[in-house]
Amino acid sequence: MPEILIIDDDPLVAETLADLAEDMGHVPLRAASLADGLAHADAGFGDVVLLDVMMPDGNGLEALPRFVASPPRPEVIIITGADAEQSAEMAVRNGAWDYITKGAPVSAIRLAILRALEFRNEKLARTAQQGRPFNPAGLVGTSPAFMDCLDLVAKAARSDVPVLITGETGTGKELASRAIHENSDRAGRPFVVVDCAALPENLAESVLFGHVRGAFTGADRDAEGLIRQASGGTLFLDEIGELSPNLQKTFLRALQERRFRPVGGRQEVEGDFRLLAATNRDLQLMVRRGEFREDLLYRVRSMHIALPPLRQREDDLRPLAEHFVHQYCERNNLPSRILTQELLRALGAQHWPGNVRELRNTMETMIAFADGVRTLYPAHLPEHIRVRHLRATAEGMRADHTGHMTSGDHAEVASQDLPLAGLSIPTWMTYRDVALERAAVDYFQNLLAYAGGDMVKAQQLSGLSRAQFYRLLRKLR
Ligand SMILES: Nc1ncnc2c1ncn2[C@@H]1O[C@H](COP(=O)(O)OP(=O)(O)OP(=O)(O)O)[C@@H](O)[C@H]1O
Repeated sequence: MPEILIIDDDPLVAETLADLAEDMGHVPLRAASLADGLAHADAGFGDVVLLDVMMPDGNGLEALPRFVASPPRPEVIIITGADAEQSAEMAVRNGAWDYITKGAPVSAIRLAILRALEFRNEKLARTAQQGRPFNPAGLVGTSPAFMDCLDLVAKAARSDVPVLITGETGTGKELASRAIHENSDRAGRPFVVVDCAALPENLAESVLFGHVRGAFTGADRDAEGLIRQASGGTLFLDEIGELSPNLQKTFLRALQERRFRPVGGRQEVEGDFRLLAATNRDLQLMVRRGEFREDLLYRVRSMHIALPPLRQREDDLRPLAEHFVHQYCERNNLPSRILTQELLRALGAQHWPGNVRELRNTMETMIAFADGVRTLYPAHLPEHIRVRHLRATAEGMRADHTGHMTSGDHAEVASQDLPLAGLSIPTWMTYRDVALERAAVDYFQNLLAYAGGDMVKAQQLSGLSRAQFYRLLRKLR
């Protein structure tokens, strides 16, 4: 029976919708908060989600991408007040199936649910024809660049060819490899990770191919090796660019012949594994420099997935940040947190050299340090990121002030002048801390420019003691 997840904090509305769903022969489930609703969706409940916009713990439209990406991939119908129609239309463009204004006749709601389920059935039938549905296996993101990569991951899962996944550190290469494995015919069999950068030179062959008893001093029994452990499953070579020339040669042979000889062994053994490899290095360049075998590169790159850095997929920031916050709170039994627009803007202004891993650490650090605080502002960001952000904002504003402004720009700058301007009002202490920090960044930039980089002169001009001066400078840097 189709499942209808009703997310509305108004008990009367929720009950009416639940009665209607039941009346239509569906299974209703009610949630009075976004957090509860997401927990149900993440647990796999819901063919259709009826989602209210104004919820006690946040805005339903902002949570929309997480519902759309949740495991049942439900059709979401937004339930909105008459004055929010415009944003609901926007939501439909962003993946919601439909929207209904509050107070619409029951027949209109019935029709919307009916149509959503018809559409869903067709969609599922189409997917079934193409094979089993794709499980994103923890991969979160909605940007076009990321969706293209997901398509490739799904395609890779339907085949058994070697795949090379490239991308900067922390872009999700290992996670994508796991998703390929989980969605492939080899799911349920081992997924074995080999960190090529950590293979000890003298033992690398035995770690990979195994050894027989007595093959070398200390080999007091047979060892299987990682390749045999991956038998029937997937072998993931992480940092493949770090394989030594010797191992590249031996491994290429194992890959071509599907057979190899354990160290000290007389007989060859069979290796039935699917190869996935990842690197953040430019293997083509390494080939030109003679550091990587060309024949091995062609072997492992039957298919290539290039994961873009986080700074090139702006649309992923919000769902990822919310995903990590939700995951962390759930794991630590904490109430969920609300991310303010100002915080999301501050996250969007970062360069993220450590990509998704850095974002994850940032969100977790924020929750851990903003002890018990339910609403997160830029002031809760780890210090080094906050200073980077304040500096960028200050630079942006300086550029605005020196550039040519139209009268419209003045209003824009005036609102940006408030470091925490946005949808919600921060506490005075938070506002004051951020404003003070920004003033300090500004002051020090001007001071150092005035002193021509002469630190002694700058310290004297500042009127601060040497210790205070350098402490503050270190903090701002
Ligand atoms: N699209 C994503 N959705 C959810 N989590 C992600 C995503 N991409 C990366 N992560 C998370 O970011 C962290 C780093 O991911 P992963 O280890 O897969 O990156 P990597 O590219 O293999 O990094 P490295 O090159 O440093 O080994 C992990 O905690 C992973 O769960």
